[in-house]
Amino acid sequence: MQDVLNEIARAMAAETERGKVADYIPELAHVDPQKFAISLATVEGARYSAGCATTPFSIQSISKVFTLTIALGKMGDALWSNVGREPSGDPFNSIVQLEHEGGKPRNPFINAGAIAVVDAIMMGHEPKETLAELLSFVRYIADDDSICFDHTVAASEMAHRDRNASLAHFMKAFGRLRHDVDKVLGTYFHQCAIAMSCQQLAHAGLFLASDGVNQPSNIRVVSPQRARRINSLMMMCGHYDASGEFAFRVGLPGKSGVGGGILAIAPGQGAIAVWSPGLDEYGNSLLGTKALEMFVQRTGWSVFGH
Ligand SMILES: NC(=O)CC[C@H](N)C(=O)O
Repeated sequence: MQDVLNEIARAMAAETERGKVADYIPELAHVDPQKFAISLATVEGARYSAGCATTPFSIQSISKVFTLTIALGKMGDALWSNVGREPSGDPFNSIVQLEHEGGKPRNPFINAGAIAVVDAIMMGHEPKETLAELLSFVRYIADDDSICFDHTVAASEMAHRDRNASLAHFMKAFGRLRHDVDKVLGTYFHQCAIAMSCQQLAHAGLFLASDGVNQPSNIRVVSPQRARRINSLMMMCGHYDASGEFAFRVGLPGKSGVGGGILAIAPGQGAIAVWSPGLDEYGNSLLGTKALEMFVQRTGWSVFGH
């Protein structure tokens, strides 16, 4: 397996077309597009990495998997009265469906949906309490207490929040958000600004590959049914309006972020994290997707076989 990851890292280093680093969050525009990392954590406890797999990066929308997990833990199926679970077919920051659909976002992974999930988690608490809970959950599933928020990235997003603020205010006008919009946004931006390395991310995602059980601690994080459902949502909605393309090429539940990371889950096998900061036109990592496509071709770990 180490040979497979080395081969992928070598192939990605040779790529000249690397996509475009996100610059609508100015702080992310400084990241070096040459960076590449891949890590695999298997359900049997093996760990493999290639590239700069211990370098932390902004996980951005990958964090939506963790907040969804927390929200389902707190309120179970009641969450679905305010958030849908269908692919949107629209860009991650689109507002268009909200108007026709009563302010209810299509799924928890588009920005509107993730903002509604954060509002659901807050339950009357202040942002710092919600963020402390989120950080301790992420540190627990990654088994690493060094994981932190990048406050500079969060501040950069807050300063350029017009688009996300529009989504939040629009939902609030439909009675979908309970808390003050700026508090919800501040919480959401910090969530997106969690910094993690590929090694940490692969470890954190492992419970989704092993029917909801954290490894190697063997402690249950979610039920097998919930793990299956989160994986289904990642497969259907994790790459926004390119989710069909990702399923076609990779065939694994996956969640991307505009920091250039992707967390992919191979149920029963392991969790794979990749990072390459350059994005495609849909805001998903260009080489991250390519690397995962190569990975499933070599391993046959796609849920649809070789
Ligand atoms: N796709 C993403 O990673 C988007 C997350 C980013 N924080 C935003 O709200 O725009």
